[in-house]
Amino acid sequence: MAVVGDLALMGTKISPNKLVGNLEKRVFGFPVLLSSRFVFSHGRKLDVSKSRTAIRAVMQVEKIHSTSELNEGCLGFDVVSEREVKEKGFLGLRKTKLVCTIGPASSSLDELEKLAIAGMNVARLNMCHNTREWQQDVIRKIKKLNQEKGYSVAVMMDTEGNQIQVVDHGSSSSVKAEEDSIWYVTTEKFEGSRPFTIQANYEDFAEGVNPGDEIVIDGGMATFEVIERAGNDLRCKCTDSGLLLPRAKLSFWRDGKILGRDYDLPTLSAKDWSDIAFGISEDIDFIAVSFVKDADAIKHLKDYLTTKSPKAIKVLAKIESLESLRRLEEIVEASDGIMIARGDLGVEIPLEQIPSVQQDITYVCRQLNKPVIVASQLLESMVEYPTPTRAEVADVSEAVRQYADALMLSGESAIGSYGMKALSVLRTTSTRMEQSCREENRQTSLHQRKLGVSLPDQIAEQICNCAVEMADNLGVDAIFVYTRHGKMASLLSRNRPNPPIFAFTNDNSTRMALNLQWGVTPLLTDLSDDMEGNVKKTVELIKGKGGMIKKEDAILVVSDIIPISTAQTIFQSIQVMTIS
Ligand SMILES: Nc1ncnc2c1ncn2[C@@H]1O[C@H](COP(=O)(O)OP(=O)(O)O)[C@@H](O)[C@H]1O
Ligand SMILES: C=C(OP(=O)(O)O)C(=O)O
Repeated sequence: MAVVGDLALMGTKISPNKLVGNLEKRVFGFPVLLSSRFVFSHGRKLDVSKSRTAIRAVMQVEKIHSTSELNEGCLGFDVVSEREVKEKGFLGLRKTKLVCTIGPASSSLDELEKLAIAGMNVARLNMCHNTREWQQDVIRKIKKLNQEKGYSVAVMMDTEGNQIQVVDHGSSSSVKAEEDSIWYVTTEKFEGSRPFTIQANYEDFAEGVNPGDEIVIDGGMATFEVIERAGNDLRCKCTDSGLLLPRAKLSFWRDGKILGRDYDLPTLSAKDWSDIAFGISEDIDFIAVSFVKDADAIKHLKDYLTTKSPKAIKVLAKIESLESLRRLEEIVEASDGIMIARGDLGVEIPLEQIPSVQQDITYVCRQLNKPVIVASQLLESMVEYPTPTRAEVADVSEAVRQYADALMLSGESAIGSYGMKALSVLRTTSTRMEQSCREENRQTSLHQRKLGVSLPDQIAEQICNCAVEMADNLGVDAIFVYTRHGKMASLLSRNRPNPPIFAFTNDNSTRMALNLQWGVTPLLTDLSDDMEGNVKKTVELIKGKGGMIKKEDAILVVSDIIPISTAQTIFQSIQVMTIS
């Protein structure tokens, strides 16, 4: 089952027969039910009486035999994962998820299908651009591909937000600002372009800005010094020449420090709310909220979605401002995931701080069990060129090494001529780095120990931590998890196991949400309350696919499905089975 390269690395892989023999001693006699009221876990008191959950800590090792009556039903394997498992084996599956921004270069049915085949897990629509009709057309094409061709691409809407520090020079391409040239930044509205004039998109944008302050464009593309203020307008001199792109972002600096500016605007604008209503009606899967300042906007949106959306749309917070960094933990806790929007973040903080901030955000997200996307300029040069720079490949590798859940393409796939190639660079680079992380993990399991006891549901957290430790130590071929809302799957993913996680769910929104979760291949299937039946049925269905699972493969199974016989109690279990 494993690819040759992986097998060669699997120094600790044991044969399934040895597995049964080895485990028998450790397994039987393990405590079966927690009977005491309190259990102490890493110093934190756990009130078991308050939990509806019983831990059936039976670590079963069993052999699964064919049962023909379970061959009915179907397994919602998407065609891309199915092909990947058949070609590369369980251990060859890519773990890092890929997000592509869709734009004019990638919006045809043909291009969208090519991206889906090449591994796009989530398609992102930036609501700053294009018309409602265009966006609707793209979303419907993706849904059509999913339904008719068996892909499983989730749709993410990225809100425009109250983005106020934006200037435009009225031309569709970039304009060069030469050193010492004099420019006007005005709030006056006019059509087209005027020489040496850029329009600010917010009336009070010059409020609090003094002569001598600096205007930095797009985090350093060009720099101006403010010479004078005339009403709402600014007269400036270019001190560092560079390109002004359409919709360039700017920041104000004084004495080497950024000027924090509170415009007191709500995070979600009227247009955002209208876009969100549209997104709900088009059955989208994720909403990424721009310019999040605190947890309130996220909580508010989630409450709104609970009442307005028939399905669970996941809300991602974009971290792209100083304010969001200051309140990182509360924002991560409130949201369903995070996007590190390095483009705007690089306008607000010095560029040299981006790598360490990215590492910190990724770490916090993993601790709090929220998926994290690293976004912007990963392969920026590929908007124009067919190969990436070596530094870009190193940046992508570093994000994978930090165990980000997902990587995102922006202009590369939206407007670039080499979107497909860029996606393929992300795919091959992440697969390579994942492989060397696996090698490293075999020598040290430090990455797991770093995860503290930090989540409210300690039982689920501990079950999943232990399950991954077992899976890695035993060198099993795959982890199966049965999950309705995706929680157990995400807790397993949080531990970044070596084997892939197959998450069986009967809820399509869970399946789509898991598209952003590191190492998880979500599968849509019927689930019953009979856990043993679910395991047997899904194994049979996978066997039925042919060429995926083979005799003597070892599978670790985690479940928390309510069994039929004791409807009030959720049994959480870890089992290890070998395929016969
Ligand atoms: N739907 C679209 N229609 C037209 N152009 C788009 C679209 N989406 C993205 N783009 C282009 O791709 C570039 C990168 O996308 P993105 O990072 O989402 O936007 P931005 O740079 O505005 O934050 C944008 O500057 C824009 O030129
Ligand atoms: C992803 C980002 O957001 P947007 O494309 O909306 O600017 C970013 O700033 O990096």
